[in-house]
Amino acid sequence: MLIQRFLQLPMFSTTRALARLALSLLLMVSLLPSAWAEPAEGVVAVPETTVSLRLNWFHQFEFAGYYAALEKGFFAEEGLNVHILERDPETAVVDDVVSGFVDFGVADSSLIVARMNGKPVVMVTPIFQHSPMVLISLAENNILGPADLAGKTLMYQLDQDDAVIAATLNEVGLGPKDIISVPHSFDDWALLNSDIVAMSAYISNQPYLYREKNIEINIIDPANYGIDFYGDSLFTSERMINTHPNVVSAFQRATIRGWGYALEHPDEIIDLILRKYQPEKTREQLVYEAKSIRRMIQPDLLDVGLINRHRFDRIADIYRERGRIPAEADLTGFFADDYLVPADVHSVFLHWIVPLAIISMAVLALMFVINQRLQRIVYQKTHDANEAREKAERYLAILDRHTCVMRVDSELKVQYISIAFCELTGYESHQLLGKPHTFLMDESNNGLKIRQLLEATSAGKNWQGEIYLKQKNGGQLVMDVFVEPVQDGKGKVLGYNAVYLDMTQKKNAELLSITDTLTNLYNRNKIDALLVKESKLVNRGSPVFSIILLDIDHFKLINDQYGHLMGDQVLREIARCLKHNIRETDYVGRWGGEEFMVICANTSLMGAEALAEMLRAKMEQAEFPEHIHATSSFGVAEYFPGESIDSLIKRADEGLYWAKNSGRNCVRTRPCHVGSA
Ligand SMILES: Nc1nc2c(ncn2[C@@H]2O[C@H](COP(=O)(O)OP(=O)(O)OP(=O)(O)O)[C@@H](O)[C@H]2O)c(=O)[nH]1
Repeated sequence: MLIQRFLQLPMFSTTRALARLALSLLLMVSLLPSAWAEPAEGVVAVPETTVSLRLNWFHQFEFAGYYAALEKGFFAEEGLNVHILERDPETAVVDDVVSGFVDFGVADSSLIVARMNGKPVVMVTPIFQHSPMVLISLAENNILGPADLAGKTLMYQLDQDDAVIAATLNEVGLGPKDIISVPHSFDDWALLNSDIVAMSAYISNQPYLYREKNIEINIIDPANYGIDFYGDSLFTSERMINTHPNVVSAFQRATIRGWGYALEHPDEIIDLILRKYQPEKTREQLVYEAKSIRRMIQPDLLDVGLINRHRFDRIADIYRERGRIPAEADLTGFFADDYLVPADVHSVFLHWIVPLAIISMAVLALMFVINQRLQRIVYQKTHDANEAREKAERYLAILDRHTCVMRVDSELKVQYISIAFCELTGYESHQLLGKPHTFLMDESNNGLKIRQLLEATSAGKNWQGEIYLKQKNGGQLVMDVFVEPVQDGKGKVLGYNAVYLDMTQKKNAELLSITDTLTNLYNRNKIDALLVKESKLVNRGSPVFSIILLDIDHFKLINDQYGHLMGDQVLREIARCLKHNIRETDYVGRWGGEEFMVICANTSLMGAEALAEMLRAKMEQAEFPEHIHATSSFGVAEYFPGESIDSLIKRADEGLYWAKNSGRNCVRTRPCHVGSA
């Protein structure tokens, strides 16, 4: 599923094709074990190739391994349908194989002679590590050793037995001319039926035949004279191994397996021989032969089929010394292993190297595909990152030009300041970098507010508020500032980022809308709004407030006598006097013409009357230009919860009217209660 998803990702068509190739290879690999596994024990595959094997004698235990391989299905498991043919006395086994009449043959070390004399035979595997061939003679002939054969008639197989016999005779100084040789008649009883004195025989069976009949024989064993040749070996032709190496290899494996089985289960194979191959033999004969054969093969010491090329060289030397092979001939091309991949190597190759190679190719292909994909991803990510960085840089440049930003370090010294901020304050950035953040603060800032700012940010909290900055040219800026601490992973404050919004123009516009331009006090609109606000507070439970309405006495005369400009001046002086003598929480504004109103927050009638009296006295004592003497009359009223603003003003106005009528320059309060207005 993962791989499928991977393939569904967008990629170049070549990489997709490679991925599919890799998957195909992996699929092949996943199928390999079943295709190449050895057939399971006991499982018989359908025979595919029919081959024949020519024995070098008649059916007996000497060929037990081949019978076992056939009977137990070892040949069949290798895909071989094998016909086992007995020795034909009319033909030579080597000739049968070389001519292609049969595919495989059994022969002893005489194969070397055949090969070195130009016959294209190939040793597939030796079976008998030692030759069972001996010379036997009737005991009555008193042949005790090879030397006793001088001048005697000896029967043996030409081209097959003569090397062993000649080598043995040679050991005692006898040459070919010192004996009389006759061809082998293949008659086990030739010692009795002919004039020969001695004959070649297999120690594995023929001496037993004579002893079974209580006929005393003597045995000359070449091994006792240092002649130790290989015995029965499986061989084939060069043509066969070149055209069907797999068949030869399969035959070799099945044969070795069959011999292993036969040596482990001799009784079973003896039964088989008696049942299928040689009913004339007796069990005892075969048992005797089986034991002899075991000594020839030596399975307890050596693996069946073990080959020692030096021994073959030694055998070749002996043949060469006897003049049976050309002096320059060698054993090149004689050994099947030189043509075949050894079974174990073959197996390893099939089972491990090929799958591993395919897996490696698949992995490499996948890695290539993944690498391509990763390269594309990396390229895309890098491209995206560059684009994002460029975009961010563009945005930052815009922000830098249009936004007032300042960064200070943990010691509150300026680390960075935007171009826009510099332009607004009128400073160059180098004039601000490294300076304390207070450098730009205007003295008019509320000290409490600045403390709150520092407390909040040093505690790692954000802060937002309005502060005043001073410009290089002395101007004042009203700024909305948002301050955010910069912290490390453990919460330690490393500095602060502050974003400023210039509110100066807005503030000025707002101020203008609520200010009386002549006196700089609040105008009538603002006073109206403040009255509404204060009345709402009282109606929600806050303490009462009171108002003072005052009117300059005979102001018309001042205008008339000193002119309007001087009148304006008097108005400004009175405004200043009012502003300086009220509380911070009080409001004062120009109510109209020469009338002013003071809103006394949190103040009862009594307090307001006292303030009015104080203001009256201050004005009376005030010195105006041109020694003008100006007084004012005051009307005072306290707001009652639920009362309308108009009612409140009317009561104050009535107080003022009463003060005017009382001779002016005095304070009056209309003596009435709520509801009587
Ligand atoms: N210079 C100047 N005079 C103003 C302004 N507003 C109103 N006045 C003058 O204030 C005078 C008010 O006169 P009146 O209403 O008769 O009152 P008064 O002369 O003060 O007399 P009483 O109030 O009765 O004491 C008028 O002459 C107005 O022209 C102003 O902004 N500047």
